[in-house]
Amino acid sequence: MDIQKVGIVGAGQMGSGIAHVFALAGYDVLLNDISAEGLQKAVALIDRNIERQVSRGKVTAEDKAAAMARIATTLKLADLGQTDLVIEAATERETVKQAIFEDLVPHLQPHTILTSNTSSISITRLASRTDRPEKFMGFHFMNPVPVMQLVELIRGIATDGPTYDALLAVVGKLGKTAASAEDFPAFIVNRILMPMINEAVYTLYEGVGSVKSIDESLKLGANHPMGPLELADFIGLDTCLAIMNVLHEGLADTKYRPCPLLTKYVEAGWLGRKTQRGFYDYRGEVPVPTR
Ligand SMILES: CC(=O)CC(=O)SCCNC(=O)CCNC(=O)[C@H](O)C(C)(C)COP(=O)(O)OP(=O)(O)OC[C@H]1O[C@@H](n2cnc3c(N)ncnc32)[C@H](O)[C@@H]1OP(=O)(O)O
Ligand SMILES: NC(=O)C1=CN([C@@H]2O[C@H](COP(=O)(O)OP(=O)(O)OC[C@H]3O[C@@H](n4cnc5c(N)ncnc54)[C@H](OP(=O)(O)O)[C@@H]3O)[C@@H](O)[C@H]2O)C=CC1
Repeated sequence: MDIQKVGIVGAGQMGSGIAHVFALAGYDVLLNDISAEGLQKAVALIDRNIERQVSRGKVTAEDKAAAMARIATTLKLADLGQTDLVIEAATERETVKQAIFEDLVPHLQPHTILTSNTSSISITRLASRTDRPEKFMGFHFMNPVPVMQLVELIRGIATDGPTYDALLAVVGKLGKTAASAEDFPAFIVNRILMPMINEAVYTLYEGVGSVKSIDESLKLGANHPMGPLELADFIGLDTCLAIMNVLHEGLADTKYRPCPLLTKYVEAGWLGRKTQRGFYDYRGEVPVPTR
């Protein structure tokens, strides 16, 4: 199947990163969000990130100009009806995602493949609420999208072979590597990564270490590029908590119980980098641990 036009729903950190890599790979991108300001910020962020690639000699100025010209934005979900592939990358809440698919489906062409960048939610359940479960898949990019090599491909119970093959070809065109995961809560990467992050929050909650000592321990003692609390702030603490809740409810095992301290940070609106405060305070020149 020939995919040329790609619609992206949600212009947050993931939606903007996905738009970035698709535009550079030659796809026409239509980016949708509920906020005009969010769309403006996303385009400015993509521009800055591609400019950095230009300054490091990884992308030419001509390729950057062509990529930016391929990105259009819209506040109307219905405009995505003309695309060949839709990637939903809105907030990690099932009700939000279901409402988006419900509004979008009547506008889609019959051939359009529908995907979600969800970190954890059942692909089979999301697909079952659309008119095309056989053309529905989990299409899970990693953060930061322009840098991370992996894309998880998750088939729902009804996903057909041509849909999987089409997305595998797209991953190849993006120059990334696909890993196939079965449709169980949080798939592969987050099934393993998120309990580690949650355990780091428990380690902090129980006073075993401070934010600084926990992050330094994993960076210097296990060669992780970021400490687990720094990484949680980078991902977004609301997203981390949502993923833990999906694991806890979906696998019905207390080992996935979200740490009460993680819940407290989310309740405070301290969601990490995106709100300037989480396990670190980012409002000054250098991040300062909040505990
Ligand atoms: C929650 C989910 O559902 C799934 C997930 O995504 S889980 C999260 C997975 N991601 C990770 O685990 C990331 C862990 N962190 C890292 O790998 C690294 O810290 C990092 C790649 C983010 C930054 O690396 P670093 O060496 O500290 O920084 P730096 O040298 O500044 O950056 C390396 C490159 O990444 C680029 N980069 C860094 N942050 C970026 C961003 N937010 N957007 C775009 N590009 C970025 C830099 O421009 C640089 O590019 P070049 O190689 O072309 O120079
Ligand atoms: N953060 C990460 O590291 C990763 C996240 N993901 C997944 O990607 C998805 C997005 O995450 P992320 O980009 O981090 O989250 P962000 O909070 O950065 O962005 C979410 C965006 O979706 C917008 N949005 C909310 N509701 C709607 C809607 N109804 N229609 C259109 N846009 C909407 C939000 O707007 P507003 O701000 O106005 O509410 C915001 O711009 C989630 O499913 C997450 O689990 C996957 C891989 C990694």
